[in-house]
Amino acid sequence: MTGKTLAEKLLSAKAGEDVRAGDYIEAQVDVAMAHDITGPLAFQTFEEVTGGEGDLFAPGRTILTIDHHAPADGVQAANNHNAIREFAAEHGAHQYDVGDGICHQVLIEEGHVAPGDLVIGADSHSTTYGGIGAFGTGVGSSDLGTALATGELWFRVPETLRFVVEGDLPEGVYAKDLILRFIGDVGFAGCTYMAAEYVGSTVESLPVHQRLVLTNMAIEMGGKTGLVPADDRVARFLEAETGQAVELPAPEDRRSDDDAEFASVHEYRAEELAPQVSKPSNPENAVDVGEVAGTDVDQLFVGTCTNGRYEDISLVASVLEGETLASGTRMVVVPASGSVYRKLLATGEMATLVDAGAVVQAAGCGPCAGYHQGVLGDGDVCLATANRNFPGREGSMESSVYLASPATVAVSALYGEITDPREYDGLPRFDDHALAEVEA
Ligand SMILES: CC(C)[C@H](C(=O)O)[C@@H](O)C(=O)O
Ligand code: SF4
Repeated sequence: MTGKTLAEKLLSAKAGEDVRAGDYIEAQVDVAMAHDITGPLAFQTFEEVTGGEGDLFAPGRTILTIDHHAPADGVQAANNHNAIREFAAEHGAHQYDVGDGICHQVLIEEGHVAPGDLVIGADSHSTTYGGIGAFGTGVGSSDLGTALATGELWFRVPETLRFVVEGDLPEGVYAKDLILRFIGDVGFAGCTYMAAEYVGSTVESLPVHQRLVLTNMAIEMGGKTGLVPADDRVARFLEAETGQAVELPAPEDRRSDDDAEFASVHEYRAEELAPQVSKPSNPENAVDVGEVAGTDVDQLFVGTCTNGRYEDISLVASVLEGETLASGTRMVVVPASGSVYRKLLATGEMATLVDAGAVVQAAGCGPCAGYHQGVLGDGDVCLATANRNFPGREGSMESSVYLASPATVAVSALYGEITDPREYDGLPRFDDHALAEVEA
């Protein structure tokens, strides 16, 4: 028998038996999440399954957020928000409200997810939790509703597609560039129903907030989950964020065995990578930034569960310090959480952004899925730190969205056109802010 992949190990632990890729299993769920769009439908299923009188499998591990249309942008959204609040109050679920931020960011910051957990979320970017070594995956509202009652869900154990990156990332190249390149190479459906596992010295050296970028976008190549092996850095990061001690799974349970079987292995040298931009209208359209440099941009969008963290926005503020946006452009900044928002206020970086001409909005999803707070019109071109650029994603079917790192978006804002971030001298390197604060 060959060794096991990390995905097989994580799911074996939750199935209570030795499982392998291709097996169908019933697994114990640790954390379940739904938000203001998917929650109300999940509640209906929950009521049907329980006959209207059942309890949540684990109220403290059922997390409900209000983030997609927050603050409410219409009556329907407002009613959905009330449905979230009422369900949470009635059943004792853990609930976050307007301004608290995007589900995936909040669950990690607030310590709801630990390495080794099985997390299901009624949102496709629930793959994000693999950045701290949990098995996170998106499920539909009805699966979520059923699991809220039973605490269990069936899975097909996924094969693993492995990305190995060795070496030091050059200046101007970040995790976002890595993941856009990966998606470009394997294609939009290249990882369908598989686990995307990211390893190698480059990945090991990434701060946790950057690892989350890799796992967040696993779904953009069809991934069932995205995984970065948890290490001490994850434990220290979570302790710094939450103030609570974190126990990591045993070392052999945190990584794939050397003789595990992978569906395929893709190897990269970090030094060879250039900043990437995904052209409209698919994340798989990744090219070196040079190929699209000079493209005029109307709107710059900094935010989302991919790149709306403190470190991302702080980098943008450092580039915009004492500058103004190029004329004819507008910038929308949406912090991923209330805690990110408050950090930016406390450091003065919020003022830097506003002085440069950016509009900073309440924490949440913002215009990411085209609902509000910066929707695009016909012909508009947006350069975004987001994860999706499908036709009409941020508004009009006649608009276009290019995806890039916060550094590329920030430097492009100075010129009003897509610009190679390496043209800017002294781009900051990323570090874990919370960790740096604690360990300073
Ligand atoms: C609204 C929600 C179901 C959706 C998702 O699951 O991804 C949204 O978050 C998105 O990014 O398009
Ligand atoms: S920020 Fe965008 S991608 Fe992330 S959960 Fe919200 S709408 Fe979906």
